[in-house]
Amino acid sequence: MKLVVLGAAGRMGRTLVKVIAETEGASLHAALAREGSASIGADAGIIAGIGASDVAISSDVDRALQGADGIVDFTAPAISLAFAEKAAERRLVHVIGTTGFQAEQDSAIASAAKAGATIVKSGNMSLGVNLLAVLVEQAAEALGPDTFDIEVLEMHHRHKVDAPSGTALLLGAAAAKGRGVALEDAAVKVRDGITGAREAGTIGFATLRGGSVVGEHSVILAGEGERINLSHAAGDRAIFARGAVKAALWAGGKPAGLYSMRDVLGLS
Ligand SMILES: NC(=O)C1=CN([C@@H]2O[C@H](COP(=O)(O)OP(=O)(O)OC[C@H]3O[C@@H](n4cnc5c(N)ncnc54)[C@H](OP(=O)(O)O)[C@@H]3O)[C@@H](O)[C@H]2O)C=CC1
Ligand SMILES: O=C(O)C1=N[C@H](C(=O)O)C[C@H](O)C1
Repeated sequence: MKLVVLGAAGRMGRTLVKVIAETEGASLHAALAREGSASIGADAGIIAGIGASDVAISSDVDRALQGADGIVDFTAPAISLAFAEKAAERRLVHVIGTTGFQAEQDSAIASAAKAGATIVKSGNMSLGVNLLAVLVEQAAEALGPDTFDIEVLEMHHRHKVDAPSGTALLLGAAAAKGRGVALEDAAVKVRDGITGAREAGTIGFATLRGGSVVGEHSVILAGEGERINLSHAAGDRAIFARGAVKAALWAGGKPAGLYSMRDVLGLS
């Protein structure tokens, strides 16, 4: 499967170039970066630290997409949206790992999937987090809002620009599903000042940022006299890149539509 990596000089872009080189059935077709980026013209493999790949990083989108089977995209919401529309026009696979979408951007991505793109989108592409989401859903269903409160805690590196993380929202959505409510109605994303006592049934979020932390998430179910912690710690960005490349291979040949990592991993 011939893959185009977006944001090829970014943290995830570099990791993807490396993982694609290690994955049977996947090849690096093109590597894109923002126009004017210092990485333009450099070999994507050299930038990724794996030696020459013979693919130069470019900003020529039309040329990159010519002959490609899929796009793997960990960039920024506006970029992912623009590429979802291109994927729809060209009937391509589009794996979206980008986080931080507004609700209307999510709707536009769903429209691109209806218009012809085969999109796999997830706030976390790792096997571990997607399994954790299944466990959170089960726990939330079993432990009702009158006896257990749910809080989602996350920590990431100092460069992260969105909050709560895509994973925290994914885990919050799993908890909400388990409780039979919509996350938009239950979420408390910020607390400051005299907040009043905790409202039963809400799902709280707490965000920490610092250093080089790849990604740590805990869902805490707190009851009277007991507490359950369901946690995941990412030690290496390769877990996300491997999941994304697996998703691209899985999506090749699937009908257009919007899929999740739970679909890819058979955890739905
Ligand atoms: N779903 C998952 O499993 C995971 C998701 N992520 C998400 O992936 C995204 C990227 O993370 P990360 O790799 O750490 O971030 P980086 O900032 O390291 O990389 C982002 C890349 O996207 C490029 N980019 C950003 N804006 C534009 C633009 N307007 N035009 C073209 N290129 C652009 C950047 O280019 P430039 O440097 O020139 O700005 C950069 O190369 C984030 O949303 C993050 O939350 C991260 C890890 C796992
Ligand atoms: O920005 C990151 O780094 C990560 N982003 C994703 C998120 O927002 O949850 C996934 C992972 O935790 C790393």
